[in-house]
Amino acid sequence: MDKVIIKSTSEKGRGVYAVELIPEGVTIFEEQPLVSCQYSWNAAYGYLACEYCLRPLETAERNAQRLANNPCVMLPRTECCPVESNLANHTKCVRCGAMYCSTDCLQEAANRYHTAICLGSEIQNELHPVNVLVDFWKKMHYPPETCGIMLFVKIIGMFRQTADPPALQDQLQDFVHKSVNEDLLIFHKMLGEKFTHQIEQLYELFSKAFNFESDKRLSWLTLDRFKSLVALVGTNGQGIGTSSFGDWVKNVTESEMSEPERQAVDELIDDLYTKMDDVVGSFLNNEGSALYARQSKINHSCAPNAETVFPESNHMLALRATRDIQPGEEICISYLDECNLQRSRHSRQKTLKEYYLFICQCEKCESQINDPDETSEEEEDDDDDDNDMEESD
Ligand SMILES: C[S@@+](CC[C@H](N)C(=O)[O-])C[C@H]1O[C@@H](n2cnc3c(N)ncnc32)[C@H](O)[C@@H]1O
Repeated sequence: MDKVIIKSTSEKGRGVYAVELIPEGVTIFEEQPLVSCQYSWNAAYGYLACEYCLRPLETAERNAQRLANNPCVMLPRTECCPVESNLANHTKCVRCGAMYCSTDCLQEAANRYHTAICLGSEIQNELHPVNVLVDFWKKMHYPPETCGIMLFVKIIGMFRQTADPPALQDQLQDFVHKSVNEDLLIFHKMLGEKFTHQIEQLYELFSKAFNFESDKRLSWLTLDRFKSLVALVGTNGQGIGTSSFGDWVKNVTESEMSEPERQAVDELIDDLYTKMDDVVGSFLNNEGSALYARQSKINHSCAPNAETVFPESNHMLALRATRDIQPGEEICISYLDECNLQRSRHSRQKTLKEYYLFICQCEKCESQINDPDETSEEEEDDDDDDNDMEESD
């Protein structure tokens, strides 16, 4: 039986509520996405992930060599790397070479969207309209990316392949929508202000690449509907990060070993993370984004009682209780990172308004309603850094 139900309130719209006591640490639900993809820059920089589920395809050792820019790196305890034991199952699309972690993923992608969008040998042709489109996107959206263009390409593939287009439309309509004005603000956040007007050009490129006018299954996708789709993904897209080195570190840390071996492994890990920091900074993971029907109904709280995790190191999401949750209580995650979450009410509200376009009405914010409008010191420091950077530009 489900541990949760969805209910609506006038303050926050739909939300997810517990129907039974959910103890701390328990998985509330697991969910596969409607669609997921790796970011285009991430793939271009050589991060190897399953085209369907984003599971890493590089062994932890190879991953560490690449990220530390040192082909001599050797990792002990290779059995702690889940990719090693799965290498024999890796497979490719015979037409375009897209890589998958298993025939199940290859088959699932082919059944859902890949057959309709596979470029075959044209994948290498820079002038192919789909490659032009991806390139245009990459120029609009340098890393760190917040949205994957391939999500839209895959959604188009789904419309071309589905036996029931209205049902797919309904699935998309079920994600929370914004007004036209808010759409514009979302484009600013997603693309940067100077690129907002290029949304029309992006539409033209999509229309050309996939023949919107002549394809009956896509003719509904007018410019306005395309803009709504982009805004929908901007509002509901969930970031995903997977890493074979990260998985190896987790498994090796949990393994039993002698004190001297533990010390050597810990030193190696510290050393590698330091080198990776020099070479790739914070870009350690195979990164991408996905749309989750159920998870996208979860509201934000500045005192959350649940968190989103990816326990299988692929796009399968799990919602986990971070404390005991009572029957009837709303289940909330934090849309803010740990650092922003610790700031004053004023600072938290400002960030949520700016990046998520809503005024937070969580219990913590309501209880601090009489707090003075003080900006957190950390935020002032960040603002000062931003100003310094702008001045030196
Ligand atoms: C991902 S959706 C969550 C589900 C949404 N309430 C719905 O009806 O589908 C995010 C939106 O929910 C609303 N929301 C989420 N957390 C909120 C909060 N703490 N206070 C007010 N509104 C909130 C905002 O409108 C926000 O843009």
